[in-house]
Amino acid sequence: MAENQTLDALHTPGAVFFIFGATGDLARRKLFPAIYSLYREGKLTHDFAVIGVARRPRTQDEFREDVKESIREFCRYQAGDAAEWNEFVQHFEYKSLDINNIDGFRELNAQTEALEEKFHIPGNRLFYLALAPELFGSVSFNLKAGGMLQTRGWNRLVIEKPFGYNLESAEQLNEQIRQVFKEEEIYRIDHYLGKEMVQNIEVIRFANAFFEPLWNNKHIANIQITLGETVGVEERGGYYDHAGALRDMGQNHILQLLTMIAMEPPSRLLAEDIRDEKVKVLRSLRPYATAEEVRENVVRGQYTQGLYKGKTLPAYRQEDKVDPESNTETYFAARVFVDNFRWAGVPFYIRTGKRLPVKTTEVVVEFKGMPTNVYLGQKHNLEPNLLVIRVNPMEGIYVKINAKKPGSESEIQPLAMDFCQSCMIGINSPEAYERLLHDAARGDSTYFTRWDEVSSAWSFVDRIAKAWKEESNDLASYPAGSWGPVEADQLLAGEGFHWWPVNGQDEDNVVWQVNR
Ligand SMILES: NC(=O)C1=CN([C@@H]2O[C@H](COP(=O)(O)OP(=O)(O)OC[C@H]3O[C@@H](n4cnc5c(N)ncnc54)[C@H](OP(=O)(O)O)[C@@H]3O)[C@@H](O)[C@H]2O)C=CC1
Ligand SMILES: O=C1O[C@H](COP(=O)(O)O)[C@@H](O)[C@H](O)[C@H]1O
Repeated sequence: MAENQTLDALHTPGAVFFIFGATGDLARRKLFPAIYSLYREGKLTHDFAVIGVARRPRTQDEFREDVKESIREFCRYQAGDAAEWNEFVQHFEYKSLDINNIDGFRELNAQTEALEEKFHIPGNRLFYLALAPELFGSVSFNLKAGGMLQTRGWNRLVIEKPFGYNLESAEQLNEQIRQVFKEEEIYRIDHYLGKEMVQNIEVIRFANAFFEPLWNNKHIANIQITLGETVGVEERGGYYDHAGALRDMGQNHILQLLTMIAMEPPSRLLAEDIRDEKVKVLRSLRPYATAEEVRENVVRGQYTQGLYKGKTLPAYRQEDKVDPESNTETYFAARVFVDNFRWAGVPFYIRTGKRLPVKTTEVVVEFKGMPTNVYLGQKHNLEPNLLVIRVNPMEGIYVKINAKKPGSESEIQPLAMDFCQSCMIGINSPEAYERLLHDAARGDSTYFTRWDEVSSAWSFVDRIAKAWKEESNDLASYPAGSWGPVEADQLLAGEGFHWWPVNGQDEDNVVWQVNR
C-alpha cells in the first residue's frame, strides 16, 4: 500500500478493467468469476466496466454469454435472477483487436470513453494482461501509442507469470514495460500470494508469542515446503515442456512462500517494507557455486507411466504437445540455505511435482528435539514438534506436540491440535484472483512481486537451470501417482530428516483434536 494512502477495506475505486486475453483459459476459469464475486460482495458496485480484448470475433451478446458460462462453471457464487444478471453484465463489453494493431487501440479508447461516461467512471484504468508474456512489451507500447493511458486518473498494469524465461529475458521484458509504466504502476501476479493461508503466514508468525521467539536456528531443525499436484500438464504441454517445474513453480510460488516464512518482521506493515524484507531473504539464498553443488542439493525428475487409484496414467513424454524425447523436469526438490543470522545452518527443503498422489500446498516447520529423551526415569523416542501450515486445498494450521497418554503413568504420545479453517468457512473463502484483482484496483501492491524480487529469484534459479543444461543425465524418473524420485528422500536423509507426510496422511499414531 502506498504510504500516504488510506484504503477503504471494501469498495473498489471506479475503474475500467481491461482483460487482454478475454477468450483464453485464465479469463474464463479465474478472472470473470473473480469479478463477479467482487460484485456480489459489494466490492464492485455501479462505477466500473470490463472490456474483454482478444482477436477472435465476438458480438457483445456472445461475449456476455461466455462470461455467464464461465461464472456458471467456475464461480463460487451462482448468477442471480435475470434482473440482477442484466444489471451486472451491462458493465461488460468486448473488443476484437490484435494487440499489434495501433488503430484498434484508438478505437478501444473511444469505446472506453463512452463506458466511462455511461458509468461515471473517474478515469482509472487497469490493464490485465492474460496473454503470453512475449506480448507484454507490445501491448504496453501500443497502450501508450494508441492513447489509452489516462491522465485524469491512475493506470495500472497487471501481468501474469511467467515473467521471463531466465534473468536475461526477464530484464528485457522489464525494460520494455518500464518504458511505459512506472514500477509502482506494475502489479506482477503470483497467485499464491493471494491465497488465504499464505497471507496468514505473517499473522501466525508475528502475532503469536509462542512462535516468533522460536522462529530461528536455535529452535528450528528444518523447514519443508511442498507444492504437490495430482494433475499432469493438461492442455498446457507446449508451454510446460519449455518451462519445467523449476520455472513454472520454483522461481515464483515456492520462493515466494519461502520468503514469507523466512523474512524478518517488517518495520511497518506497508507494501514496500514487507517487500524489502522479502527481497533480503532472496538475496541471502546461498547460491549453488558449481554444477557439482547443484547435483548435491537439487533433484529433478520426470514422471513415467504409473498406476493411480486403479487407473493407468500416461508418461509425461506421451502427453499432448510434449516432445517424446523431452528431458523437462516435472518434479524438483532442493535443499536451500538462507545465509543470514536467523537461519544459518537450517535447511529449507522445497519440492514440487506434477502427478503426485496428493494435491497439496503445505509448509512444515520441524522444531529441534528436547535436550533429553529421558522423562520420568524412562527413555522415550520423542517425536519432534511440528507446526504445519496448510495452504491448499485444506486451509488451516496443525501443531504436533508430545503429551502423556491419558491414564498411563509415563507413556508419551504425539498429540495433534488441528485447526481446519476451510472446514469452518467452507468452500466459500475468497479465491486468490479475487483478492489480487481487488488489491490491484485499490492500489495495494503488498501481495504482488516487485522487480527486485523477480530478478533475485531468477538469479538463484538460473544457476540450477544452467547446471542442468550442461548435464542431462541426472534426470531421475518416478511413476505417475508416486511421491517423486527416491533421490529426493536422500536430500534429507543425510541430515537425519525425512519428508513429513502431507495432509496428515499417515498420522495413525497421533491423537487428533480436531477443531471442526
Ligand atoms: N491458464 C492458467 O491457469 C494460467 C495462466 N497463466 C498465464 O496467463 C497468461 C494467459 O494464459 P491462458 O489464458 O492460459 O492462455 P490462452 O492461450 O488460453 O489464452 C491466450 C489469450 O490471448 C489472446 N491472444 C493471443 N494472441 C493475441 C494477439 N495477438 N492479440 C490479442 N489477443 C491475443 C487469445 O485470444 P485470441 O486467440 O482470440 O486472440 C486468448 O484470449 C499466460 O501468460 C499464462 O502463462 C498463469 C497462471 C495460470
Ligand atoms: O502457476 C501455476 O500454478 C498451478 C497450481 O496452482 P494452484 O493454485 O492450483 O496450486 C499449476 O498447475 C500451474 O502449472 C502453474 O503454472
